[in-house]
Order: sequence, then C-alpha cells, then structure tokens
Amino acid sequence: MTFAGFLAEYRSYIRVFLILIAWYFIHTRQRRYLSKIPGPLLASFSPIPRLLSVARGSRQNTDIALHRKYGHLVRVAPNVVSVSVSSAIPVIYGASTKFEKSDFYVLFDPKTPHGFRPSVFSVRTEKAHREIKRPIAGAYSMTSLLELEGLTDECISVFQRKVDQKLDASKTGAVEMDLGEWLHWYAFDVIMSITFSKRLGFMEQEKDVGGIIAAIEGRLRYAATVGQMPWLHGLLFGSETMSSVLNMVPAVAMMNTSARIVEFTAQQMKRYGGKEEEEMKYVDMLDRFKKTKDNGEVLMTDTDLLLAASGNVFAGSDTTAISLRAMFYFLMKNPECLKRLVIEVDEMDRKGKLSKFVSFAQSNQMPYLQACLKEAMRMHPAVGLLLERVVPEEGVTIEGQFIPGGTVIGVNPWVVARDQAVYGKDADIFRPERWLDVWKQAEVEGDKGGEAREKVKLMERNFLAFGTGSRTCMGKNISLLEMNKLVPQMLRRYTIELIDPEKELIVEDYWFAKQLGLHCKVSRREG
Ligand code: HEM
Repeated sequence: MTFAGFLAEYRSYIRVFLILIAWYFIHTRQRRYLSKIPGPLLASFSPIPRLLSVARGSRQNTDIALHRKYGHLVRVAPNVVSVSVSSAIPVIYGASTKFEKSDFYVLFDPKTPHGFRPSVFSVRTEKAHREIKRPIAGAYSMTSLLELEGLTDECISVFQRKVDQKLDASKTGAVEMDLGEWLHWYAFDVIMSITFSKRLGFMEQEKDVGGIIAAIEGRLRYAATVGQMPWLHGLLFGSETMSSVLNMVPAVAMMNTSARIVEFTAQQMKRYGGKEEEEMKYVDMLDRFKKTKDNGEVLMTDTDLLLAASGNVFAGSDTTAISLRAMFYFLMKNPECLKRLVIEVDEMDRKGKLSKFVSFAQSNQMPYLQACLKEAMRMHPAVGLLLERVVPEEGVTIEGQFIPGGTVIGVNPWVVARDQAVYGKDADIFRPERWLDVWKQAEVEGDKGGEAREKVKLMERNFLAFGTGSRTCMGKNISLLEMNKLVPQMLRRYTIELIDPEKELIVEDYWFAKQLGLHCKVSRREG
C-alpha cells in the first residue's frame, strides 16, 4: 500500500488520533490555575524539555535565568512550579508543613537484597520519615561527632603526608595537583572512617577505590534526569527485567548502580566485623546506629542498618567535596579574601591558639573563616535542582497565585542564593564580608533585635545549601567538622594557587553540582 493509500484507508482513525493528541496538549497547557503561571511555552505542554535540560547538566543556571526572566513563580513542567520568593520557603519546607517529598525522590530509593527500600533521604511521607530518622538522628549530632574528631585528624594527617612527600620529591618546591579530586578522596576517607572506623585509603592509593565514586556519579546522572519524569523509572532500572536488559549496554550499566552502592556498604560492614583492637578506640557511627534502643527494644533491623550506612556512603562525600572545592576556588579567585583569611589563621597560630591539627572549637573562633565558608556555600550550593515537594490537597497561595493540591513545587538552592533583594546587588559575587558585617551589626543590636537581626534571618532563610525544615540535611555537622578543620590547616601549611586563574571551573549539575578542573599549584609556606 502506498503512503497516500494508507492515509485514505485510515483517515478517520488518524483524525481521531490527532484530535486526542491536540486535546492532551491543550488540556495539559490549560491546567486550571497553573495556566496563569508564566514560563517557557514548551514546558507547559510536556515535561520532556525539562528532562532534556537537566540531562545537559547545567540546570542550576537555567533555573536562575528562568526566574530572572519570568519572576518568582515559573511553570517549569506541566505540573511543576519553581518558586523563588523568600516568604514561600517556610511555607513549603517549614518544620510542621504538610508538603511531602515528590516522586522525584523515588529514584533515590536504595536497592537492597530485598528490593527497593526508602532511605531517610528518599522517603516521602512525614510519618515514615520520622520512624526512619528517630533511631539514627543522635549519631549525627555535633556532640557525637566531636567524639570522632580524632578520626578526621588522622585523615588530615594522611593528606598532609601525601602533599609533603610530593613536595619533597619535587625539584621546584611546588607540585601541581587536581585539588578537586584530592578533596573528594579526603571527604570519602573521612566518611568511611567515622562510619566504619576504617579508612578505605582513597588518599593513600590516590584513586577511586573500588570505583565507588564513579558508581555514585552514574546513579546521580540517572536519578537527576529520569527523576524529571519519575514514572519512567518503573520502565527502566525500576523494573528487574528491563534492568537486566539495559545492563548489557556498558554505558547504561554505569548508571544502574543503586544495588552496587548498597553491596559496597555491605562489604564495609563485613570488613567492620573484622576490626582490629586498635581501631576500636572510637564509638563510630555504625556502633551508634547499632546501639540505638528504645526501652530496651532494638529499633533497627539489619536492612535498616544497611540503609543508614549506605546513606553515609552515598551522601557523605560528594556534598562535602563540592563545598570544599567552592571554598578553595573562590578564595583563590579572590586573593584579597584569601589574604585576609590567612592573616586570621596566622594570628591564631602566633598566639599559640592552634593545636597540631586545627580543632573544630578553634576554627569556630575565626569569624572570617566562618564568613568565607558560608559565602562559598551560598555561591555554590552542593544541590543544584529543585528540592521538590507536593502541594497538599487544599492547595496553597503564593504571591497571590493559587496553586492546586497535587502540584509539584520547589525551590532551587542556587536561585534563592542569588536573590538580589536578599543579598544585595552584588549577589553574584563572592564577598564574605556581607555575612561578617551583618553578623557584627546583629551582635551590637543584641536581644532587642533590629534591622540587622531581620537581615540575618532573611539571609539565613534563603541559604538552602543544606536544605531546611524537617528534611534539612542530617549530615551537616559532619561536613562542617570536615571543612572547618581542613581549610585552616591547609592554609597554615601551604600556599595554594590556581594554575590558570582565568579558567572557569566546569560544573556538572546532576542533583549534586560537581566542579571539575580545580588544578592547583601547591608549595610550602615560607618561614
Ligand atoms: C556540605 C555538605 C552537604 C550539603 C551541602 C548537603 C546538602 C543537603 C541538602 C540540600 C539536603 C536536603 C535535600 C532535600 O530537601 O531534598 C540534604 C539532606 C540530607 N543529607 Fe546532606 N548535605 C551535605 C552533607 C551530608 C553528609 C556528610 C551526609 C551524611 C553522611 C548527608 C546526609 C543527608 C541526609 C540523610 C539528608 C536527608 C535528610 C532528611 O530528609 O531527613 N549530607 N543534604
């Protein structure tokens, strides 16, 4: 049959099919209430443009540009609204909010030997979240973590030893290194160390041990992209059959690593069983998870333990490494800030206030360090996609616009971090003084409060690097400990410069906005 013949024969079916398609698109576009929210035209018809945009790996910049063009509310997919107005943050994420995590997070359910199970990070309902979180929360408190500070010191000692060895072997007195990669190895060694009392030796071996970093990266790519149309997951890695078929393609199999990350964790837990006496001097996080009891009842099954530990493996290194990279990068790009910070560290050192390894308590006496860390994480939040939540049944009104129940809504930490109404006209530049000045003024105001206090509150509200509200980051204290200790210690010992100060870092945003290309020259400080 010719094509013309085919058209003639099936004309009425084709007509019905085209009418259905047109109806679908118009219905999707004209969804009640949402049709009034501005945004790219294609985004109102189909989620595919957003999926393709996320797949390109620079969605953080796209979201900033969209909000600068369309305003505080942007319809980024037929049923998804991106929000950037400060007053909406507590409404969506506040501690007692009814906005639960969206199906985007299904993609982050770890694959255990018993199938996919929600983790404390990926679980959607508030009730289930409370149950998972309760037995493990204590292990993430700063009090618990400070007891493990010595384990972080050991990792810093390895880092220093490795750099010193390279410097000793160098004829020029300087070494070139991919600092970004080293920071990732450092963060991984610390998280393994405080979770299982055993470093894996990323820094010692100078490599991605067991390919776990690559496995996590693959999983993130898949989750970030397919998460834009979560139902696709059931047809891809979420289906046992499809998963096996897709694994035959090596490039695709590299992203199908959820089970691999859990297996890796299970191996560490086995290794843990064989811990040697001298490695038992700390009550590590796994010990703390295991010892959790309520009225004598053990609250965690073996699978719960595996999930909690694999959460540390999955979330515990990329995030810290990204924030550390941001810190070193912005300092090197802004030599006057770096100089001011080095003076602060040196002054503490000269007064004999620093121990062999800078302690967390000591770094907290350095206000400029605190301002730099805060500003680095504002300029480069580790998460670069919407923190998606579902509007509860009754709907919500934001900026006078009603958004019906069931709509997916969220804020991208990058967008609110660059809000000029909150951080000033220079919101796009690294200026730690913006925090320092306002902190000082707020201190002067004291308890009676005033303009500066209000300003601090607003700046803090828009600071979503660690998320906020009931689902705020549980590992925040781990990262703060790692960063506060490493940065002053490095600056105290070494001069670190960008090899090419003009070159911008490459950022790949697949949920975690990872930087590539932090190539530095490191030398010993004189004197
Ligand atoms: C600088 C480092 C880190 C940053 C910037 C960061 C960022 C975030 C953000 C933005 C969220 C909220 C996600 C959402 O609302 O969808 C989050 C949640 C979470 N993070 Fe982190 N994270 C960091 C380090 C860590 C570490 C070291 C761990 C664990 C070892 C960790 C474990 C978690 C967990 C378990 C949650 C989910 C909390 C919940 O839903 O109750 N994070 N993190």
